[in-house]
Amino acid sequence: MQDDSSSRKPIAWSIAGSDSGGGAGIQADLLTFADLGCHGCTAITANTAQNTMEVAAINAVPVGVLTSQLQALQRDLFPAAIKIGLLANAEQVDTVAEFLRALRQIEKVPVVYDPVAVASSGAVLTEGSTAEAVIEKLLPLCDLVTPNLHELEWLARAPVNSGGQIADAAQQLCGAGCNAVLVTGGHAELAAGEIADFLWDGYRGDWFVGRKVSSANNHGTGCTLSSATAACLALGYPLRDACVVAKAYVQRGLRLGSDRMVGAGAGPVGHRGWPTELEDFPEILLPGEKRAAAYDYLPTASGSSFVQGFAAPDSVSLGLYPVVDSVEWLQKLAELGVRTLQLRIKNPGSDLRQQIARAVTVGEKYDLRLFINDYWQLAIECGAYGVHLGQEDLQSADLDAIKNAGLKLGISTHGFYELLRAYRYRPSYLAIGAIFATDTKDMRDQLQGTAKLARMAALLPEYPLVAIGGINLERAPAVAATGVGSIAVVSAITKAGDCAAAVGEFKRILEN
Ligand SMILES: Cc1ncc(COP(=O)(O)OP(=O)(O)O)c(N)n1
Ligand SMILES: Cc1nc(C(=O)O)sc1CCOP(=O)(O)O
Ligand SMILES: [Mg+2]
Repeated sequence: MQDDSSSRKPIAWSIAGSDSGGGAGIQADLLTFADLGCHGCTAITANTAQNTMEVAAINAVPVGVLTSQLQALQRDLFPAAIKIGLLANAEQVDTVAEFLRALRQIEKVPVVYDPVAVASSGAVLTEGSTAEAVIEKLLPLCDLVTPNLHELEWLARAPVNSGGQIADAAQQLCGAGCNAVLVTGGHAELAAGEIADFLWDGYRGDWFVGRKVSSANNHGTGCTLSSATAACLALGYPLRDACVVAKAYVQRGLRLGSDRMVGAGAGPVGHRGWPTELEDFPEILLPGEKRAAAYDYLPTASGSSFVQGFAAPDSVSLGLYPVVDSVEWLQKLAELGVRTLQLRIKNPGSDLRQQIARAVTVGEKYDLRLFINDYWQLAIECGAYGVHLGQEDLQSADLDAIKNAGLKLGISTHGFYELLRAYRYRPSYLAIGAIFATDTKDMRDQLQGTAKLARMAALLPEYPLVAIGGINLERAPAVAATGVGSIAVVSAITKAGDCAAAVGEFKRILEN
Protein backbone atom coordinates (compact mmCIF):
# COMPACT_ATOMS: atom_id res chain seq x y z
CA MET A 1 0.00 0.00 0.00
CA GLN A 2 1.02 3.60 -0.57
CA ASP A 3 1.86 4.17 3.08
CA ASP A 4 4.59 1.52 3.04
CA SER A 5 6.04 1.07 -0.36
CA SER A 6 6.58 4.56 -1.69
CA SER A 7 8.96 7.24 -0.54
CA ARG A 8 6.89 9.85 -2.43
CA LYS A 9 4.27 11.58 -0.37
CA PRO A 10 0.72 11.06 -1.58
CA ILE A 11 -0.84 14.25 -2.92
CA ALA A 12 -4.05 15.54 -1.36
CA TRP A 13 -5.98 18.52 -2.72
CA SER A 14 -8.09 20.96 -0.80
CA ILE A 15 -10.70 22.84 -2.82
CA ALA A 16 -11.85 25.29 -0.18
CA GLY A 17 -11.88 28.82 1.16
CA SER A 18 -8.94 30.67 2.67
CA ASP A 19 -9.44 31.64 6.31
CA SER A 20 -7.42 34.81 6.85
CA GLY A 21 -7.45 34.00 10.59
CA GLY A 22 -5.49 30.79 9.96
CA GLY A 23 -7.84 28.51 11.87
CA ALA A 24 -10.05 26.80 9.32
CA GLY A 25 -10.39 26.27 5.56
CA ILE A 26 -7.32 25.92 3.38
CA GLN A 27 -5.00 26.83 6.23
CA ALA A 28 -6.30 24.03 8.50
CA ASP A 29 -6.28 21.59 5.59
CA LEU A 30 -2.63 22.20 4.72
CA LEU A 31 -1.53 21.76 8.33
CA THR A 32 -3.53 18.53 8.50
CA PHE A 33 -2.15 17.11 5.25
CA ALA A 34 1.41 17.84 6.37
CA ASP A 35 0.84 16.29 9.81
CA LEU A 36 -0.53 13.08 8.31
CA GLY A 37 2.21 12.64 5.73
CA CYS A 38 0.63 14.06 2.56
CA HIS A 39 1.68 16.83 0.21
CA GLY A 40 -1.16 19.33 0.19
CA CYS A 41 -2.26 21.32 -2.89
CA THR A 42 -4.97 23.96 -2.95
CA ALA A 43 -7.61 25.47 -5.19
CA ILE A 44 -9.06 28.50 -3.40
CA THR A 45 -12.78 29.15 -3.75
CA ALA A 46 -13.04 32.26 -1.60
CA ASN A 47 -10.74 34.69 0.20
CA THR A 48 -12.68 35.01 3.41
CA ALA A 49 -11.92 37.87 5.79
CA GLN A 50 -12.05 36.30 9.24
CA ASN A 51 -10.55 36.43 12.68
CA THR A 52 -11.36 34.43 15.80
CA MET A 53 -14.42 36.65 16.45
CA GLU A 54 -16.16 37.12 13.12
CA VAL A 55 -16.58 36.32 9.44
CA ALA A 56 -16.34 39.83 7.96
CA ALA A 57 -16.53 38.85 4.26
CA ILE A 58 -16.59 35.80 2.00
CA ASN A 59 -15.13 37.18 -1.29
CA ALA A 60 -15.86 34.27 -3.64
CA VAL A 61 -13.33 33.92 -6.46
CA PRO A 62 -14.63 33.95 -10.05
CA VAL A 63 -15.09 30.44 -11.51
CA GLY A 64 -12.37 31.12 -14.10
CA VAL A 65 -9.87 31.63 -11.30
CA LEU A 66 -11.02 28.43 -9.61
CA THR A 67 -10.79 26.44 -12.84
CA SER A 68 -7.29 27.64 -13.65
CA GLN A 69 -6.05 26.40 -10.26
CA LEU A 70 -7.68 23.00 -10.74
CA GLN A 71 -6.30 22.61 -14.26
CA ALA A 72 -2.77 23.54 -13.19
CA LEU A 73 -2.90 20.93 -10.44
CA GLN A 74 -4.25 18.27 -12.76
CA ARG A 75 -1.39 18.81 -15.21
CA ASP A 76 1.37 18.10 -12.70
CA LEU A 77 0.12 17.16 -9.24
CA PHE A 78 -2.55 14.51 -9.77
CA PRO A 79 -4.29 13.81 -6.45
CA ALA A 80 -4.55 10.61 -4.43
CA ALA A 81 -7.56 12.16 -2.63
CA ILE A 82 -9.54 15.40 -2.71
CA LYS A 83 -11.18 17.33 0.10
CA ILE A 84 -13.79 19.92 -0.81
CA GLY A 85 -14.81 22.59 1.67
CA LEU A 86 -16.52 25.93 1.14
CA LEU A 87 -18.19 26.35 -2.25
CA ALA A 88 -19.54 29.87 -2.15
CA ASN A 89 -22.28 29.67 -4.77
CA ALA A 90 -24.11 27.38 -7.19
CA GLU A 91 -21.82 28.38 -10.05
CA GLN A 92 -18.79 27.14 -8.12
CA VAL A 93 -20.61 23.90 -7.31
CA ASP A 94 -21.32 23.38 -11.04
CA THR A 95 -17.70 24.13 -11.96
CA VAL A 96 -16.21 21.77 -9.37
CA ALA A 97 -18.74 19.01 -10.20
CA GLU A 98 -17.97 19.22 -13.90
CA PHE A 99 -14.22 19.15 -13.22
CA LEU A 100 -14.53 16.17 -10.87
CA ARG A 101 -16.67 14.22 -13.30
CA ALA A 102 -13.94 14.52 -15.95
CA LEU A 103 -11.10 13.85 -13.48
CA ARG A 104 -12.75 10.71 -12.15
CA GLN A 105 -12.99 9.33 -15.65
CA ILE A 106 -9.20 9.34 -15.71
CA GLU A 107 -8.91 7.85 -12.23
CA LYS A 108 -11.48 7.29 -9.50
CA VAL A 109 -9.90 9.61 -6.94
CA PRO A 110 -11.67 9.54 -3.54
CA VAL A 111 -13.57 12.76 -2.82
CA VAL A 112 -14.50 13.98 0.67
CA TYR A 113 -16.92 16.90 0.83
CA ASP A 114 -17.36 18.97 3.95
CA PRO A 115 -20.53 20.93 3.18
CA VAL A 116 -19.41 24.18 4.79
CA ALA A 117 -22.51 26.34 4.78
CA VAL A 118 -22.90 27.85 8.21
CA ALA A 119 -19.94 28.85 10.41
CA SER A 120 -19.99 27.83 14.08
CA SER A 121 -20.63 31.52 14.78
CA GLY A 122 -23.90 31.18 12.83
CA ALA A 123 -22.62 33.19 9.82
CA VAL A 124 -24.09 31.97 6.52
CA LEU A 125 -21.22 31.25 4.12
CA THR A 126 -22.97 30.34 0.89
CA GLU A 127 -25.51 31.90 -1.42
CA GLY A 128 -29.12 30.77 -1.29
CA SER A 129 -29.32 28.35 -4.22
CA THR A 130 -26.19 26.39 -3.29
CA ALA A 131 -27.89 23.50 -1.47
CA GLU A 132 -29.93 22.48 -4.54
CA ALA A 133 -26.82 22.48 -6.75
CA VAL A 134 -24.91 20.45 -4.15
CA ILE A 135 -27.62 17.82 -3.87
CA GLU A 136 -28.18 17.49 -7.58
CA LYS A 137 -24.64 17.79 -8.95
CA LEU A 138 -21.98 17.33 -6.29
CA LEU A 139 -23.22 14.62 -3.90
CA PRO A 140 -23.28 11.92 -6.59
CA LEU A 141 -19.53 12.48 -7.08
CA CYS A 142 -18.61 12.22 -3.42
CA ASP A 143 -17.26 9.18 -1.61
CA LEU A 144 -17.86 10.78 1.77
CA VAL A 145 -19.83 13.81 2.95
CA THR A 146 -19.08 15.13 6.46
CA PRO A 147 -21.87 17.45 7.63
CA ASN A 148 -22.24 18.69 11.17
CA LEU A 149 -25.79 18.71 12.52
CA HIS A 150 -26.62 22.16 11.07
CA GLU A 151 -25.28 21.14 7.67
CA LEU A 152 -27.14 17.83 7.84
CA GLU A 153 -30.36 19.76 8.41
CA TRP A 154 -29.40 22.17 5.61
CA LEU A 155 -29.01 19.29 3.14
CA ALA A 156 -31.74 16.97 4.46
CA ARG A 157 -34.24 19.85 4.76
CA ALA A 158 -35.48 18.53 8.09
CA PRO A 159 -34.75 19.11 11.77
CA VAL A 160 -32.46 16.51 13.32
CA ASN A 161 -32.64 16.04 17.09
CA SER A 162 -31.90 12.43 18.03
CA GLY A 163 -29.65 9.51 17.18
CA GLY A 164 -32.44 7.92 15.15
CA GLN A 165 -33.05 11.11 13.18
CA ILE A 166 -29.31 11.50 12.49
CA ALA A 167 -29.20 7.95 11.12
CA ASP A 168 -32.32 8.55 8.98
CA ALA A 169 -31.03 11.84 7.56
CA ALA A 170 -27.62 10.31 6.79
CA GLN A 171 -29.33 7.50 4.89
CA GLN A 172 -31.45 10.04 3.04
CA LEU A 173 -28.29 11.89 1.92
CA CYS A 174 -26.78 8.63 0.73
CA GLY A 175 -29.95 8.15 -1.23
CA ALA A 176 -29.04 11.39 -3.06
CA GLY A 177 -26.04 9.62 -4.49
CA CYS A 178 -22.95 9.93 -2.28
CA ASN A 179 -21.31 6.72 -1.11
CA ALA A 180 -21.12 7.50 2.60
CA VAL A 181 -22.00 10.15 5.18
CA LEU A 182 -20.12 10.93 8.40
CA VAL A 183 -22.23 13.17 10.63
CA THR A 184 -20.02 15.01 13.10
CA GLY A 185 -21.50 15.33 16.55
CA GLY A 186 -19.77 18.44 17.88
CA HIS A 187 -23.08 20.30 18.13
CA ALA A 188 -24.93 17.61 20.07
CA GLU A 189 -24.31 15.64 23.23
CA LEU A 190 -26.64 12.66 22.95
CA ALA A 191 -25.02 11.11 26.04
CA ALA A 192 -23.49 13.26 28.77
CA GLY A 193 -19.78 13.88 28.31
CA GLU A 194 -19.67 12.20 24.90
CA ILE A 195 -19.32 13.63 21.39
CA ALA A 196 -20.21 10.97 18.84
CA ASP A 197 -19.95 10.89 15.05
CA PHE A 198 -22.24 8.67 12.98
CA LEU A 199 -21.02 6.93 9.82
CA TRP A 200 -23.41 5.50 7.26
CA ASP A 201 -21.62 3.78 4.37
CA GLY A 202 -24.67 2.81 2.37
CA TYR A 203 -25.00 -0.55 4.15
CA ARG A 204 -24.19 -0.15 7.80
CA GLY A 205 -24.25 2.48 10.52
CA ASP A 206 -21.58 3.02 13.16
CA TRP A 207 -21.27 5.38 16.10
CA PHE A 208 -17.78 6.61 16.95
CA VAL A 209 -17.91 7.89 20.50
CA GLY A 210 -15.34 10.37 21.79
CA ARG A 211 -14.88 12.02 25.14
CA LYS A 212 -16.06 15.63 25.22
CA VAL A 213 -13.13 18.07 25.49
CA SER A 214 -14.05 21.52 26.74
CA SER A 215 -11.86 23.85 24.74
CA ALA A 216 -12.31 27.38 23.45
CA ASN A 217 -9.90 26.41 20.67
CA ASN A 218 -12.31 24.53 18.45
CA HIS A 219 -12.30 26.65 15.30
CA GLY A 220 -11.63 24.53 12.20
CA THR A 221 -12.58 21.14 13.65
CA GLY A 222 -14.91 20.30 10.73
CA CYS A 223 -12.32 21.30 8.11
CA THR A 224 -9.64 19.37 9.97
CA LEU A 225 -11.78 16.24 10.27
CA SER A 226 -12.60 16.18 6.57
CA SER A 227 -9.04 16.91 5.41
CA ALA A 228 -7.69 14.28 7.84
CA THR A 229 -10.11 11.77 6.36
CA ALA A 230 -8.98 12.71 2.85
CA ALA A 231 -5.32 12.39 3.93
CA CYS A 232 -5.94 8.87 5.24
CA LEU A 233 -7.74 7.92 2.03
CA ALA A 234 -4.72 9.27 0.12
CA LEU A 235 -2.53 6.99 2.25
CA GLY A 236 -4.65 4.07 1.04
CA TYR A 237 -6.69 3.52 4.19
CA PRO A 238 -10.22 2.16 3.80
CA LEU A 239 -13.08 4.48 4.70
CA ARG A 240 -13.76 3.30 8.26
CA ASP A 241 -10.08 3.43 9.18
CA ALA A 242 -9.80 6.91 7.64
CA CYS A 243 -12.79 8.12 9.70
CA VAL A 244 -11.58 6.82 13.07
CA VAL A 245 -8.02 8.09 12.56
CA ALA A 246 -9.40 11.49 11.48
CA LYS A 247 -11.58 11.69 14.58
CA ALA A 248 -8.59 10.80 16.75
CA TYR A 249 -6.52 13.50 15.01
CA VAL A 250 -9.14 16.15 15.83
CA GLN A 251 -9.53 14.85 19.38
CA ARG A 252 -5.77 15.06 19.90
CA GLY A 253 -5.81 18.62 18.52
CA LEU A 254 -8.59 19.60 20.93
CA ARG A 255 -6.91 17.94 23.90
CA LEU A 256 -3.38 19.21 23.33
CA GLY A 257 -4.33 22.56 21.84
CA SER A 258 -6.87 23.56 24.46
CA ASP A 259 -4.66 26.00 26.38
CA ARG A 260 -2.96 27.83 23.52
CA MET A 261 -4.75 31.12 23.10
CA VAL A 262 -4.76 32.81 19.69
CA GLY A 263 -7.00 35.86 19.26
CA ALA A 264 -9.86 36.89 21.51
CA GLY A 265 -12.47 34.38 20.31
CA ALA A 266 -12.57 30.70 19.33
CA GLY A 267 -8.96 29.82 18.60
CA PRO A 268 -7.86 27.18 16.10
CA VAL A 269 -7.95 23.49 16.96
CA GLY A 270 -4.42 22.14 17.47
CA HIS A 271 -2.56 20.31 14.71
CA ARG A 272 -0.43 18.03 16.82
CA GLY A 273 0.82 15.21 14.64
CA TRP A 274 -0.26 11.64 14.03
CA PRO A 275 -2.57 10.38 16.83
CA THR A 276 -0.50 7.90 18.79
CA GLU A 277 -2.53 7.63 21.98
CA LEU A 278 -5.49 5.34 22.44
CA GLU A 279 -7.32 7.94 24.56
CA ASP A 280 -7.85 10.08 21.44
CA PHE A 281 -9.41 7.29 19.42
CA PRO A 282 -13.18 6.84 19.52
CA GLU A 283 -14.88 3.90 21.12
CA ILE A 284 -16.90 1.97 18.56
CA LEU A 285 -20.39 1.61 19.97
CA LEU A 286 -21.56 -1.99 19.98
CA PRO A 287 -25.18 -3.01 19.65
CA GLY A 288 -26.33 -4.68 22.82
CA GLU A 289 -24.41 -2.43 25.21
CA LYS A 290 -26.54 -0.36 27.57
CA ARG A 291 -25.20 3.07 26.60
CA ALA A 292 -26.19 2.46 22.94
CA ALA A 293 -29.81 3.31 23.83
CA ALA A 294 -28.89 7.03 24.07
CA TYR A 295 -28.02 6.86 20.37
CA ASP A 296 -31.11 4.83 19.37
CA TYR A 297 -28.60 2.18 18.34
CA LEU A 298 -30.56 -1.00 18.80
CA PRO A 299 -29.23 -4.56 18.76
CA THR A 300 -30.08 -6.66 15.72
CA ALA A 301 -32.43 -9.56 16.41
CA SER A 302 -29.62 -12.12 15.89
CA GLY A 303 -26.96 -10.15 17.77
CA SER A 304 -25.46 -11.56 20.95
CA SER A 305 -25.25 -9.50 24.12
CA PHE A 306 -22.21 -7.37 24.81
CA VAL A 307 -19.52 -9.11 26.88
CA GLN A 308 -16.15 -7.68 27.94
CA GLY A 309 -13.07 -9.00 29.70
CA PHE A 310 -11.74 -12.38 28.60
CA ALA A 311 -9.06 -14.30 30.49
CA ALA A 312 -5.57 -12.87 29.96
CA PRO A 313 -2.85 -15.17 28.64
CA ASP A 314 0.17 -15.78 30.89
CA SER A 315 2.33 -13.44 28.81
CA VAL A 316 1.75 -10.27 26.76
CA SER A 317 4.21 -11.67 24.18
CA LEU A 318 2.81 -14.84 22.69
CA GLY A 319 5.91 -15.44 20.52
CA LEU A 320 5.92 -17.59 17.41
CA TYR A 321 2.33 -18.66 16.66
CA PRO A 322 2.00 -21.33 13.94
CA VAL A 323 -1.52 -21.89 12.58
CA VAL A 324 -1.89 -25.49 11.39
CA ASP A 325 -4.59 -27.85 10.19
CA SER A 326 -3.84 -31.15 11.93
CA VAL A 327 -3.08 -32.66 15.31
CA GLU A 328 0.09 -34.15 13.80
CA TRP A 329 1.44 -30.66 13.11
CA LEU A 330 0.54 -29.56 16.64
CA GLN A 331 2.45 -32.51 18.10
CA LYS A 332 5.49 -31.89 15.89
CA LEU A 333 5.67 -28.17 16.71
CA ALA A 334 5.07 -28.76 20.42
CA GLU A 335 8.05 -31.14 20.38
CA LEU A 336 10.11 -28.33 18.82
CA GLY A 337 9.26 -26.13 21.81
CA VAL A 338 6.57 -23.92 20.24
CA ARG A 339 4.10 -22.80 22.93
CA THR A 340 1.40 -20.83 21.06
CA LEU A 341 -0.48 -22.77 18.39
CA GLN A 342 -3.78 -22.76 16.54
CA LEU A 343 -5.79 -25.60 15.05
CA ARG A 344 -7.46 -24.18 11.91
CA ILE A 345 -9.47 -26.80 10.05
CA LYS A 346 -11.21 -25.35 7.03
CA ASN A 347 -12.55 -28.58 5.47
CA PRO A 348 -13.78 -30.59 8.44
CA GLY A 349 -14.59 -34.27 8.13
CA SER A 350 -16.95 -36.26 10.31
CA ASP A 351 -14.15 -36.63 12.90
CA LEU A 352 -13.95 -32.91 13.72
CA ARG A 353 -14.90 -33.31 17.38
CA GLN A 354 -12.35 -36.11 17.76
CA GLN A 355 -9.61 -33.96 16.21
CA ILE A 356 -10.37 -31.07 18.54
CA ALA A 357 -10.44 -33.39 21.56
CA ARG A 358 -7.06 -34.88 20.54
CA ALA A 359 -5.65 -31.39 19.99
CA VAL A 360 -6.75 -30.39 23.49
CA THR A 361 -5.00 -33.47 24.91
CA VAL A 362 -1.76 -32.52 23.11
CA GLY A 363 -2.18 -28.97 24.36
CA GLU A 364 -2.49 -30.14 27.95
CA LYS A 365 0.48 -32.52 27.65
CA TYR A 366 2.83 -29.77 26.38
CA ASP A 367 1.26 -26.90 28.32
CA LEU A 368 0.38 -25.14 25.06
CA ARG A 369 -1.55 -21.96 24.50
CA LEU A 370 -3.72 -23.78 21.99
CA PHE A 371 -6.47 -21.85 20.19
CA ILE A 372 -9.21 -23.55 18.19
CA ASN A 373 -10.25 -21.55 15.13
CA ASP A 374 -13.98 -21.12 14.37
CA TYR A 375 -15.49 -24.04 16.35
CA TRP A 376 -16.16 -22.29 19.61
CA GLN A 377 -18.88 -24.71 20.79
CA LEU A 378 -16.62 -27.75 20.35
CA ALA A 379 -13.77 -25.81 21.94
CA ILE A 380 -15.91 -25.22 25.03
CA GLU A 381 -17.14 -28.81 25.09
CA CYS A 382 -13.60 -30.20 24.80
CA GLY A 383 -12.20 -27.82 27.44
CA ALA A 384 -9.78 -26.04 25.09
CA TYR A 385 -7.36 -23.34 26.22
CA GLY A 386 -8.85 -20.78 23.85
CA VAL A 387 -10.72 -19.97 20.65
CA HIS A 388 -9.90 -17.68 17.76
CA LEU A 389 -12.76 -15.84 16.08
CA GLY A 390 -13.06 -13.59 13.03
CA GLN A 391 -15.04 -10.34 12.89
CA GLU A 392 -18.13 -11.99 11.40
CA ASP A 393 -18.07 -14.68 14.08
CA LEU A 394 -18.56 -11.98 16.72
CA GLN A 395 -22.17 -11.52 15.55
CA SER A 396 -23.10 -15.17 15.98
CA ALA A 397 -20.82 -16.68 18.65
CA ASP A 398 -22.03 -16.87 22.25
CA LEU A 399 -19.32 -14.72 23.80
CA ASP A 400 -20.92 -15.07 27.22
CA ALA A 401 -20.56 -18.85 27.05
CA ILE A 402 -16.90 -18.58 25.94
CA LYS A 403 -16.11 -16.19 28.78
CA ASN A 404 -18.01 -18.14 31.41
CA ALA A 405 -16.25 -21.35 30.39
CA GLY A 406 -12.95 -19.53 31.10
CA LEU A 407 -11.64 -19.90 27.55
CA LYS A 408 -9.20 -17.35 26.18
CA LEU A 409 -10.43 -15.43 23.13
CA GLY A 410 -8.37 -14.16 20.19
CA ILE A 411 -10.01 -11.90 17.59
CA SER A 412 -8.90 -11.15 14.01
CA THR A 413 -8.80 -7.51 12.94
CA HIS A 414 -7.90 -5.76 9.72
CA GLY A 415 -7.18 -2.10 10.31
CA PHE A 416 -7.83 0.61 12.89
CA TYR A 417 -11.63 0.35 12.87
CA GLU A 418 -11.75 -3.39 13.45
CA LEU A 419 -8.96 -3.17 16.03
CA LEU A 420 -10.88 -0.56 18.04
CA ARG A 421 -14.10 -2.51 17.65
CA ALA A 422 -12.57 -5.81 18.78
CA TYR A 423 -10.75 -4.07 21.64
CA ARG A 424 -14.15 -3.14 23.13
CA TYR A 425 -14.53 -6.83 24.04
CA ARG A 426 -11.11 -6.84 25.80
CA PRO A 427 -10.20 -10.23 24.33
CA SER A 428 -7.15 -12.26 25.37
CA TYR A 429 -5.27 -11.09 22.26
CA LEU A 430 -5.89 -9.08 19.12
CA ALA A 431 -4.60 -10.31 15.77
CA ILE A 432 -3.82 -7.77 13.04
CA GLY A 433 -3.65 -8.79 9.39
CA ALA A 434 -2.96 -9.25 6.67
CA ILE A 435 0.41 -7.57 6.94
CA PHE A 436 1.54 -8.75 3.47
CA ALA A 437 -0.07 -10.48 0.52
CA THR A 438 -0.43 -14.21 1.07
CA ASP A 439 -1.35 -17.28 -0.98
CA THR A 440 -2.96 -18.94 2.04
CA LYS A 441 -6.10 -16.79 2.05
CA ASP A 442 -7.43 -14.04 -0.21
CA MET A 443 -6.68 -10.90 1.76
CA ARG A 444 -5.99 -8.56 -1.20
CA ASP A 445 -8.35 -5.85 0.03
CA GLN A 446 -7.11 -5.91 3.59
CA LEU A 447 -3.36 -5.49 3.41
CA GLN A 448 -1.92 -3.38 6.22
CA GLY A 449 1.84 -3.09 5.64
CA THR A 450 4.34 -2.55 8.44
CA ALA A 451 3.99 1.26 8.69
CA LYS A 452 0.30 0.97 9.47
CA LEU A 453 0.88 -2.04 11.72
CA ALA A 454 3.36 0.04 13.75
CA ARG A 455 0.78 2.82 14.15
CA MET A 456 -1.85 0.35 15.33
CA ALA A 457 0.56 -1.46 17.66
CA ALA A 458 1.56 1.88 19.24
CA LEU A 459 -2.01 2.31 20.51
CA LEU A 460 -1.90 -0.85 22.63
CA PRO A 461 1.68 -1.20 23.87
CA GLU A 462 0.74 -3.39 26.85
CA TYR A 463 -1.76 -5.61 25.06
CA PRO A 464 -1.10 -9.06 23.54
CA LEU A 465 -0.92 -8.37 19.78
CA VAL A 466 -0.38 -10.89 17.00
CA ALA A 467 0.61 -10.01 13.41
CA ILE A 468 -0.46 -12.39 10.63
CA GLY A 469 -0.45 -12.65 6.84
CA GLY A 470 2.40 -13.24 4.42
CA ILE A 471 5.06 -13.17 7.13
CA ASN A 472 8.20 -15.15 6.38
CA LEU A 473 11.70 -15.20 7.83
CA GLU A 474 12.84 -12.36 5.60
CA ARG A 475 9.94 -10.08 6.59
CA ALA A 476 9.73 -11.09 10.26
CA PRO A 477 12.37 -8.61 11.58
CA ALA A 478 10.40 -5.62 10.19
CA VAL A 479 7.21 -7.01 11.73
CA ALA A 480 8.85 -7.64 15.11
CA ALA A 481 10.23 -4.08 15.04
CA THR A 482 6.67 -2.69 15.12
CA GLY A 483 6.34 -3.86 18.72
CA VAL A 484 3.92 -6.78 18.31
CA GLY A 485 4.82 -9.63 20.64
CA SER A 486 3.71 -12.44 18.38
CA ILE A 487 3.88 -13.50 14.74
CA ALA A 488 1.34 -15.98 13.37
CA VAL A 489 2.33 -17.98 10.32
CA VAL A 490 0.91 -20.74 8.17
CA SER A 491 3.07 -21.34 5.09
CA ALA A 492 6.37 -20.10 6.54
CA ILE A 493 6.21 -23.16 8.80
CA THR A 494 4.11 -25.72 6.95
CA LYS A 495 5.99 -25.18 3.67
CA ALA A 496 9.45 -24.70 5.16
CA GLY A 497 12.12 -27.06 3.82
CA ASP A 498 13.53 -27.41 7.32
CA CYS A 499 10.73 -26.82 9.80
CA ALA A 500 12.94 -27.06 12.92
CA ALA A 501 15.37 -24.48 11.50
CA ALA A 502 12.48 -22.13 10.61
CA VAL A 503 11.06 -22.43 14.13
CA GLY A 504 14.49 -21.67 15.62
CA GLU A 505 15.03 -18.64 13.37
CA PHE A 506 11.55 -17.15 14.04
CA LYS A 507 12.12 -17.56 17.77
CA ARG A 508 15.51 -15.86 17.53
CA ILE A 509 13.98 -12.90 15.65
CA LEU A 510 11.15 -12.52 18.14
CA GLU A 511 13.39 -12.86 21.17
CA ASN A 512 15.76 -10.19 19.83
C1 LIG B 1 -3.82 -15.49 14.78
C2 LIG B 1 -4.86 -15.46 13.73
N1 LIG B 1 -5.20 -14.29 13.19
C3 LIG B 1 -6.15 -14.24 12.25
C4 LIG B 1 -6.78 -15.37 11.82
C5 LIG B 1 -7.89 -15.32 10.83
O1 LIG B 1 -9.07 -15.72 11.47
P1 LIG B 1 -10.49 -15.54 10.77
O2 LIG B 1 -10.66 -14.11 10.47
O3 LIG B 1 -11.46 -16.19 11.64
O4 LIG B 1 -10.33 -16.31 9.41
P2 LIG B 1 -10.08 -17.85 9.22
O5 LIG B 1 -8.77 -18.21 9.83
O6 LIG B 1 -11.21 -18.56 9.92
O7 LIG B 1 -10.07 -18.04 7.75
C6 LIG B 1 -6.39 -16.56 12.40
N2 LIG B 1 -6.94 -17.74 12.05
N3 LIG B 1 -5.44 -16.59 13.35
C1 LIG C 1 -5.51 -17.28 8.00
C2 LIG C 1 -5.12 -15.88 7.77
N1 LIG C 1 -5.80 -14.87 8.35
C3 LIG C 1 -5.30 -13.69 7.99
C4 LIG C 1 -5.85 -12.41 8.43
O1 LIG C 1 -5.30 -11.36 8.07
O2 LIG C 1 -6.83 -12.43 9.16
S1 LIG C 1 -4.00 -13.80 6.94
C5 LIG C 1 -4.09 -15.48 6.97
C6 LIG C 1 -3.17 -16.35 6.22
C7 LIG C 1 -1.83 -16.50 6.89
O3 LIG C 1 -1.10 -17.42 6.19
P1 LIG C 1 0.41 -17.19 5.77
O4 LIG C 1 1.22 -17.13 7.00
O5 LIG C 1 0.73 -18.41 4.94
O6 LIG C 1 0.47 -15.96 4.94
MG1 LIG D 1 -12.16 -18.16 11.70
